Amino acid sequence: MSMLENPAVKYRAAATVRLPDRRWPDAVIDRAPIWLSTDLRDGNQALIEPMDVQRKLRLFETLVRVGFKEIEVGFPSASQADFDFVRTLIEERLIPDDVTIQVLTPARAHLIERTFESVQGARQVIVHLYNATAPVMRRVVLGLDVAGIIDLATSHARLLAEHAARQSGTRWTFQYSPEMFSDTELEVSLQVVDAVTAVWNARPEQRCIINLPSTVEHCTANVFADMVEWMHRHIARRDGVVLCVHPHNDRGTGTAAAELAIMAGADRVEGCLFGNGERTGNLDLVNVALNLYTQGVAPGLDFSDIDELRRTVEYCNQLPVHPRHPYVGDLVYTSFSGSHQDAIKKAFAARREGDAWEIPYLPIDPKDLGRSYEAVIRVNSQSGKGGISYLLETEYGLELPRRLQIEFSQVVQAVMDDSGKELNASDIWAIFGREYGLGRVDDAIAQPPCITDRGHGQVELQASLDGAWAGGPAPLLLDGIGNGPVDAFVDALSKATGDAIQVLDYHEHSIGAGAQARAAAYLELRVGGGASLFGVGIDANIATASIKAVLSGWHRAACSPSTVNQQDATV
Ligand SMILES: CC(=O)SCCNC(=O)CCNC(=O)[C@H](O)C(C)(C)COP(=O)(O)OP(=O)(O)OC[C@H]1O[C@@H](n2cnc3c(N)ncnc32)[C@H](O)[C@@H]1OP(=O)(O)O
Ligand SMILES: CC(C)C(=O)C(=O)O
Repeated sequence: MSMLENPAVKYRAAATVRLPDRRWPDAVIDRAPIWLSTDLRDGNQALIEPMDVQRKLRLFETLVRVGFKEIEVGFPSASQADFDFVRTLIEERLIPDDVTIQVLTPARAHLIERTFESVQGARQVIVHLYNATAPVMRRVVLGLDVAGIIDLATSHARLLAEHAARQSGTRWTFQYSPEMFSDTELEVSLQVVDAVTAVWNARPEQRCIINLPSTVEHCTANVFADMVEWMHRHIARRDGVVLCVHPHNDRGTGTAAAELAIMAGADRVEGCLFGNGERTGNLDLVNVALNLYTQGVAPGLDFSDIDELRRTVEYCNQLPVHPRHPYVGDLVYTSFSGSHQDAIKKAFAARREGDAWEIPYLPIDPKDLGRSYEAVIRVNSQSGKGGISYLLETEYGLELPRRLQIEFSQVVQAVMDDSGKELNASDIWAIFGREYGLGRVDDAIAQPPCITDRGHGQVELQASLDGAWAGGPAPLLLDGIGNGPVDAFVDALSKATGDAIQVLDYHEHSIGAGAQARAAAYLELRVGGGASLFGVGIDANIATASIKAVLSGWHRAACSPSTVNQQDATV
């Protein structure tokens, strides 16, 4: 069996909705919906190994800390473990006053009874009743027609009200889900829902929740939005109803479906952290909340330490979160490619305190979620000068001039071509030190330069270089005159070696501040009529840093011609 040439013989397109005056396309989400976490119920029922009480408690506490005010804590009639967990929350007074727990029950009398038993003594509870309404479920699973489905829903809605009346110490909210709403004819969903809200006498002082699940996501997000808007406009007792959606992610568009549903009139959304849940998962609540945040809308949920949250979720679910997962994956703030790195580096440099966030390739400031900028740029064979120099700048304080960035990126590229491996900041620093002889030039100056003022803006510089370093047995004595120490040193080195050295460009800056500050000097040289190349010197003294830079460049020209600039034509 393989894929069909004509899938239409097997699969039907989802029905569309006649809604020519649909309003949701023009809506803008300007406030957060009510959030319901179903991690401990829908998320839990999808796990290979459902959470034990200790894991459930840890996740419950985490959800409370993040800021969820409504949390579906289980399906208490499903198992003793679920029942006991709900009892633990209540008996050990673990539910904060401003948090409401929700429990799910199917429309079956003995399971409803057990559900109410599980929440005895709770301050406030949402009891969530569901039954399937879709044609296939009516036909194949329940053997009921539409009237039978309405009767099933209303008779059990009534049971909820009766149980609640017997447990009057609790503040009750009722919720009803026509399960598989997205596969149910809209008129049927409407009839069932209206019948249920009539039983519950839904009104503004006693609102109930009507939850519209895309139990299995079968249609595009715009069609789901049409369905939600249609319900929003047609349901009876709308002001007594909190309209909720419960998207799944079978088509990979759960987030889009939720966002468009909010635009279409939904007041509340149900989902799980990082999209855990049945099959491809429930709606990812973090994704929707942070999408709002990046539009300037406060989500009312706090993800300031998103990595810690991920670790907790991974521990509780015993499932990993993908490295590319929106907002939280290990790699989502990382650019490997050169042009992206270049733009990020320039945008960070241009950014001023208080500016609106406008960093290319970074839709959110990682620091808002407790991430550092460390991982923003990582260097591999797809990277360019921007990323390499960004790492040297952020980790080692070096601000390489543009032409040096270009020169050095070719050195790094050659290493990468050999190894094919990613290089981290310390690898790049080691290559930089080796290429520009940062340690070696420190040993080269056998006798520190002696500088004498000769008047008329001229100085004389005398020094001696270590013989082995200069390529001969004896120390190389230097004596030169110039209009400053660098000029005099270049003159001295040119005379002693016979290489005409020309300084083409000069940059310097300090690294750090106070007593620990050092100077970095970058000199672009031409040695003996060859191609231009850079020398780099770092020292506590700016004149010494420049002299080291001359030595670095001269030594590179003399000893490693392969690194001499080959990109003159491309700069
Ligand atoms: C889309 C969702 O996520 S809905 C939530 C789904 N979550 C879960 O199912 C997790 C917890 N569930 C469970 O642990 C179990 O299913 C239980 C304990 C609730 C029920 O277990 P069982 O009584 O063995 O039933 P089972 O799991 O086989 O469920 C199917 C039965 O329920 C019946 N059923 C389902 N909904 C209804 C309903 N509203 N009214 C009457 N019967 C129903 C089905 O027709 C089927 O009956 P059958 O065995 O006579 O054919
Ligand atoms: C019970 C309902 C809300 C559900 O989980 C679903 O339809 O996915």
